[in-house]
Amino acid sequence: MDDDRPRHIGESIDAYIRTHKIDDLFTRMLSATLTERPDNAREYIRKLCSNDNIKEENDTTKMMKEESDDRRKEEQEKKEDDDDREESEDGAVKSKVTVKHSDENASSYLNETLGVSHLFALLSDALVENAMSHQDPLEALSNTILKLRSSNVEVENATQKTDNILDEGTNDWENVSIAQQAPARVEDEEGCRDEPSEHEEDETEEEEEEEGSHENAEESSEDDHEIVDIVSELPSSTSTTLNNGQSSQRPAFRRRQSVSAECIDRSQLLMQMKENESIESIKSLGDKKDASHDKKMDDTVPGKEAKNEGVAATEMEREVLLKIISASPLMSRLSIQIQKELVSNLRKERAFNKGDSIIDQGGTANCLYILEQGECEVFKTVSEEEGAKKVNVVEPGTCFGELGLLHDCPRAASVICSSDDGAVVWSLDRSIFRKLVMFAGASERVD
Ligand SMILES: Nc1ncnc2c1ncn2[C@@H]1O[C@@H]2COP(=O)(O)O[C@H]2[C@H]1O
Repeated sequence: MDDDRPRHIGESIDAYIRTHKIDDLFTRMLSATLTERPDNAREYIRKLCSNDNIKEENDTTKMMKEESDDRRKEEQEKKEDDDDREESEDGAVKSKVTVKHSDENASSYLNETLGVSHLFALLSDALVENAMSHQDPLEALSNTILKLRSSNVEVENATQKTDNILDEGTNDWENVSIAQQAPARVEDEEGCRDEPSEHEEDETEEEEEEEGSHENAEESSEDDHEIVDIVSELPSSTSTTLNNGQSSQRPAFRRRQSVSAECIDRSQLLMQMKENESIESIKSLGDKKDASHDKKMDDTVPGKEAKNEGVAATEMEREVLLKIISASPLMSRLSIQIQKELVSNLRKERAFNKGDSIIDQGGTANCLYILEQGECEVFKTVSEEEGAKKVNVVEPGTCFGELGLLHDCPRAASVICSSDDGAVVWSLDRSIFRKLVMFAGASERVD
């Protein structure tokens, strides 16, 4: 790496979440909001965030905790068990929001009055965006809500959308967790995508079917339904944005402003790579690249993505891949079953030689990649004048190409094989990624 950036974007987001205790912050925000049930929840949350007394992280959590403590005590007295609190890894008591099915007021407040999943999805997004610039999370939340108020996104619209999503089962809002809603909702807001493709509609139907069976299985188990454990979902279910120092100028809810939607001029990239002296045999980039591969990898028309058609992993390869996945910040939180499911869906890409492009900046994101062997360099073109700059190195055992899938946006950078011995790369089809990592991952936990 030629700069101080973290090796993997997910690491930085994870670190931000840990440092700022984002999970506590969110849980308490939700607890306080549920407790107070203010008429204007957005304004209420914004005030919580911008109150000078709670600028300090500790004070924040204290205040939010105090606000919800009284109410929680009452609830706890009524409850026989004590499972709305649990010990977190560092020994601190972490609150969880637990609402019974019978609490219809809370249900309707969350879903109809507040559209809470929508709001929290937006807030999660904003926080993850800020993770890369290490801004104060409270400020980021406050700004997001301010932008929300001044943007065209109206509360009514948000609420309406929540209602639509909830149409299928009004009180069954456990299934409307933030993580599950975030991608679809935010895309709607941004107009980032048009109507879902036929393929995606199929996907949605399948997901609904799956949710249905999931519901049945759960009906018989517990009365209490945990609403959200929001931030444990953040790394895998919310969007990430690269920091290019422009975040403060972004219009509300526009992600990845810095990412060019156009494909980058390959000759320019080659020139820059020469200058960087990072890859010698770069001729192959432009000329040798296999056209069918191009088609398969990244240059497909949005919404009409190709399937990855490589070879499935052997038993031995599966073991290696499972280890990689279970160590990946993006996927380590998924249950072992899902991780195995992911592995069985991985396909080995053709061998890449030094100088081969695996991802082209600006291309359509069709796959998540895992680098099993070799090394790749990440090049990013921010402006034509400056050309492509090496911004990162992908090492064996890491995933890349997740940003385009999480955001449903063009590739943020080009990824080029840079090791003399070439690279062994596995790919996971976008639709599987969405189903297993973004959606299924929302309700799964590591066992
Ligand atoms: N600094 C970086 N900027 C952009 N992309 C990066 C960076 N470091 C690693 N990458 C990876 O490069 C990938 C390019 O495609 P994606 O935008 O889908 O996802 C991106 C990340 O996985």
